[in-house]
Amino acid sequence: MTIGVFIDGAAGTTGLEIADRLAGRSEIELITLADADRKNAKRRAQALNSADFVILCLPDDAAREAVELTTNSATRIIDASTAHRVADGWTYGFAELDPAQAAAIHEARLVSNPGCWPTGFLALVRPLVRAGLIPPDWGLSASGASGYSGGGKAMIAEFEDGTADTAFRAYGMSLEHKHLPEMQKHARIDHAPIFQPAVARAYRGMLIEVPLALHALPRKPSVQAIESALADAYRDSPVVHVLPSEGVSLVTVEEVAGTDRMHLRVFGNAERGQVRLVATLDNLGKGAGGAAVQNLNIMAGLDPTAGLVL
Ligand SMILES: NC(=O)C1=CN([C@@H]2O[C@H](COP(=O)(O)OP(=O)(O)OC[C@H]3O[C@@H](n4cnc5c(N)ncnc54)[C@H](OP(=O)(O)O)[C@@H]3O)[C@@H](O)[C@H]2O)C=CC1
Ligand SMILES: CC(=O)N[C@@H](CCC(=O)OP(=O)(O)O)C(=O)O
Repeated sequence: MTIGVFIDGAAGTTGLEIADRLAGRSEIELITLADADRKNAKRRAQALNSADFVILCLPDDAAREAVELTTNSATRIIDASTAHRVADGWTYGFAELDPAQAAAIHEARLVSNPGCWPTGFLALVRPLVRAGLIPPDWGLSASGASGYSGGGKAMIAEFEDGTADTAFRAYGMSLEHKHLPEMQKHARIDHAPIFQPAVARAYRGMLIEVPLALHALPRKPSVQAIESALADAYRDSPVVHVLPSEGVSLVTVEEVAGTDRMHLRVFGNAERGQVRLVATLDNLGKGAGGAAVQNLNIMAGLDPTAGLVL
């Protein structure tokens, strides 16, 4: 049996990545629109309502419109945009976030694909909150650098046509980044982190880090306790790997670029009672397209890693 999949926004950066991962899979039939029709609401509605699964790779407003256009209650939706990540009625599509999350995704009709920055932040923080090592009211911060494809076609053009004349730039200076509600809600913390994102002159890949003053935390956990909590959380995951930090003195934005893996490491100094939690992923892999394909597999009851680059 084949399943019909329509990617709305298939000509965009994320849509193309997902189409690449689905190409050649005999169990999937891609429903496509001619280039002239890809923004025609009537044609999109026909495709949306004829598909078993729809993957929205659109700006937020167009994603909301696509959900309204989908009147067939049998059509299941994965939204890669920010529009529904904290919305009622949507299941958060991060299979590794909690032991029961993959089962919830399997059952869901509406799944929101996580943001790229939240994917790294939540992978590092959620298990430590769950284990009681970080109290929910703790003041957290997160920093990092993303490849410029994270900004879609517009930012790719900016970096490739010479408009962005920089190797590295910080942004999010209003402390109001669009991913903050998602980070707060799904980490189950009381306050959004102080978030310091940057974009680097690399096409794809990203690095996110969260510093922790262990000596100040109520339970004063050891470096080993932090590492063990993360290792336990992802022990069986083929996608998220907790790696040793011993002997590692540099981590690059490109570390897992071109793959759908995520690497987590705990760099600690026991004498100082400090750690740097570091995640690397590909903004277009586990940060977008890889996660969407993983969610499709899980929803459809297929091998969860089919089509992924691991
Ligand atoms: N890039 C990334 O790393 C990540 C992106 N995402 C999310 O995925 C979504 C898509 O992002 P991205 O692929 O980067 O963006 P792009 O700008 O590269 O692609 C968006 C695509 O949507 C098309 N589009 C816009 N409006 C409509 C409409 N009304 N009907 C049909 N198609 C439309 C655009 O058309 P046109 O080609 O004509 O402009 C474009 O092809 C966004 O919500 C983004 O936040 C999520 C995680 C990471
Ligand atoms: C480098 C860059 O600008 N990255 C984007 C995030 C990527 C993205 O499109 O966000 P979603 O994951 O929510 O879709 C940003 O910080 O707004």
